Amino acid sequence: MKDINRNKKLLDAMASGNFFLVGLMGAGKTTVGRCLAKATHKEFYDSDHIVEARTGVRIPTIFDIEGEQGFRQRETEALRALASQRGIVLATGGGAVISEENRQILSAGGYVIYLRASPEDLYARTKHDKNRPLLQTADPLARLTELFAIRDPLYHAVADLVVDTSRQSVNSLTQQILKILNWPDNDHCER
Ligand SMILES: Nc1ncnc2c1ncn2[C@@H]1O[C@H](COP(=O)(O)OP(=O)(O)O)[C@@H](O)[C@H]1O
Ligand SMILES: O=C(O)C1=C[C@@H](OP(=O)(O)O)[C@@H](O)[C@H](O)C1
Ligand SMILES: [Mg+2]
Repeated sequence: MKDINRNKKLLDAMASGNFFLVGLMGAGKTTVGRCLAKATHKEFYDSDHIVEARTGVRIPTIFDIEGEQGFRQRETEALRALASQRGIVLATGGGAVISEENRQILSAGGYVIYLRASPEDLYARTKHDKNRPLLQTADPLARLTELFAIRDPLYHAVADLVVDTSRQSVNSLTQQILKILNWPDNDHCER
């Protein structure tokens, strides 16, 4: 039953529906998502960018003023609005799977791809970035390891497809995803 639903979701996503990318900070949701959207001729959205555009400030400022809880509320509103669209590739924020409500929104609205990476790879990709409030700690690798333990099962629970992103460039990862999906034309993403 699960496989039949998954195939139905994939066919719908490939026609005029949606692909959603989930995974931890640094998994490549934003960069791979942009590439995948180009290659599939779909519109690219990032829920973090929508939250920032609607709020008028960057994510660290939202965390400072409203706390993580305030950000999560805004994130859920953005996800609900985005998932009701058609023909999009959506990069979610790493914490989008924490709430059951969000997982249902994602699961019902599109084909969900989990970009999986080790905490070490995630750390290497995010260590110079200051825009991820959850990683502004004395030991970001330990934080990523903790978050991986909590969230990996949640990403798996919502995912229709899991892709290992270690030792792969963004372009080859996008090509690999297109191949797994049997995407008919092999459009490249010029990055
Ligand atoms: N597969 C990959 N290999 C190497 N670097 C990557 C890969 N995926 C993403 N990156 C790099 O890691 C950083 C974080 O990527 P990003 O797309 O912002 O992740 P996310 O949106 O999942 O947090 C960016 O500098 C990006 O270019
Ligand atoms: O993992 C998280 O809880 C978060 C991930 C971030 O997005 P990226 O996964 O794109 O970095 C952003 O939504 C926010 O800083 C919280
Ligand atoms: Mg991102």
